[in-house]
Amino acid sequence: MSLNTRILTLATTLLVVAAAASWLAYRALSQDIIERWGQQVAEIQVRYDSARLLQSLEREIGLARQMADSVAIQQWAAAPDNPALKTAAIRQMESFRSNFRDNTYFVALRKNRQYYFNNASNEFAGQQLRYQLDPDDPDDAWFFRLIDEGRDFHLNVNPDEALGVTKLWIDVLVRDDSGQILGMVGTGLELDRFLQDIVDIGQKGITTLFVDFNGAIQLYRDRNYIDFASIIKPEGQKNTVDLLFEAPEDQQKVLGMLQMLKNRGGDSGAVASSFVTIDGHRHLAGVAYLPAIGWFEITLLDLDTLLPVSYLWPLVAVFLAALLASLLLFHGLVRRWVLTPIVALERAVKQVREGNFRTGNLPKPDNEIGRLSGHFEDMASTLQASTEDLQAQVASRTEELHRLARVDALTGLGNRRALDEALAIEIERSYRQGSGFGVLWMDVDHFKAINDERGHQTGDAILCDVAHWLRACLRPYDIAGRWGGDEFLVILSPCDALTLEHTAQRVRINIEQQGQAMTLPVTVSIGGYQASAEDTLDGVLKRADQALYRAKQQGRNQVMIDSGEALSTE
Ligand SMILES: Nc1nc2c(ncn2[C@@H]2O[C@H](COP(=O)(O)OP(=O)(O)OP(=O)(O)O)[C@@H](O)[C@H]2O)c(=O)[nH]1
Repeated sequence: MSLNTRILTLATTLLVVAAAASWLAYRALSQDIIERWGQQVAEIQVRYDSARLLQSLEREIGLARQMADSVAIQQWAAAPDNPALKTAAIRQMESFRSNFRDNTYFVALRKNRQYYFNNASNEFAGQQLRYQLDPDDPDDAWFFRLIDEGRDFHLNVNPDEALGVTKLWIDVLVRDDSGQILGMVGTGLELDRFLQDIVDIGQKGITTLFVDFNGAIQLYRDRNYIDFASIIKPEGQKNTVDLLFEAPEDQQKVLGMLQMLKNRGGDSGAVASSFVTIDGHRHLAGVAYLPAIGWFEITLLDLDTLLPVSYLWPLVAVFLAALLASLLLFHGLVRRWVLTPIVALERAVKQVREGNFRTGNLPKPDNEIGRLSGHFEDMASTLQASTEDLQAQVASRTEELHRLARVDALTGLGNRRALDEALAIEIERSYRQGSGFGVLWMDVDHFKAINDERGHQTGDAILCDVAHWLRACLRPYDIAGRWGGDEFLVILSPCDALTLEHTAQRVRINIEQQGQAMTLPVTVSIGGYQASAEDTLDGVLKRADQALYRAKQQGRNQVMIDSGEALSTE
């Protein structure tokens, strides 16, 4: 696997690992943030909702208490059959009616069990007595229960079948100076409007409900859950708050919070919160106890709606983009600083290995690899210089060897190989150009005797002299060589029969004279042949050799020329 692939794989693995770790950390952190935030929001919300309810009820409760404290009403309640007291009381009641928010009041007298009521449209003016309370009628049981329990103040959500209304009733006991209960007064707030104003306020993801001291649901957006007239219901038949939660542990949690706040009594501002699940969604349930009305306020925050995890996705996207950009940058830098120089260096090494020293300009980052590339370039140029030097030396030696291989070591003339090559070239040229050339074959006369008489070394010296004298008689471009032993060959080109013969004679005479000058009995016999374009190498040599033979036959120190036609002798 290449370094590039390895680095990419490593960087990608790091990216995936970092992304996975970050995702897990993000999940845990975002969950933690949501929980902390949610808890605070739940507590703020629950206080806010509680304050809203209390603010809206405070005045009504105060008015109801004032009504219960009304002397006129108390006197009448103590003597309900007194028409004058009744008239005064009703006047008083009507004045309270105009002050209550819903312009509604009720008065229930303990003594004669009469129930008085009037509404905003003053529907029952002069007929405020609506009905008689019956202790055996379950619809009236609330009245007798509250008196039995002696609860001075009570909030009750209850439909009044006789009046055809469903209201949030504010019930306040009327007592005389001795504390004797004379009856009950209060007002009723129209339930639907109240729910709309206080409970079902349309904040997405936030649900508000109110439960009484026993956990029975009193105000909730879904009327089906409201525990109407819960005061008269036995325990176990009430619509309690735990019905909203599917999981038993959530039910326990919420009931536990109610109990805990109950135990802390009127500790105002005490709030509890906990996570619960409703319809498969995680909610934060915030609970506050409202000692003023003896109810609990419960706020349910749907975290998925209020703070969906998707809100934080841009954060994840930015993180991943930054991670990816870092990876690309990392890869880009590694590529620039390491990979590209290494690949270039590898290519250069390969080139040098193949004998190409022109490595070009290698990238040289300012690091170890850059320095390595620099050293490599220096090494390549040194190697190139030494290789070129070596090649030059080899060429020169080869040329020298080539030359030496074609030189006769004794005489310095060309040797048999040089003559062979020269003859072959001449035959080729002659054939190509259609022109002939001349060949002289020369042999020293009685050389064996010279050797024998004067010694081999003198023989060698004579051979050298003969070569020298021969060369002196030739044109610069004529080729002379030692064929072997005491035999010499001369190639004359261009040449004709006459020139051939003259040259042969000149050579023969010069050698004879030079020998005489040195008191050496040195003569040579020469056979010449004027070759034509059609002649072969063997043919030329054979004809020259035959001519030489004839020269020897003629008594030596002779020239015999074979002009290709007739032989001439001298
Ligand atoms: N000193 C010396 N002698 C050589 C060399 N090469 C050959 N010879 C001798 O040269 C002689 C050549 O003799 P031949 O050409 O056969 O006969 P010749 O005595 O010259 O008689 P003809 O050629 O018939 O006149 C031999 O005795 C060889 O040993 C050499 O390099 N140096």
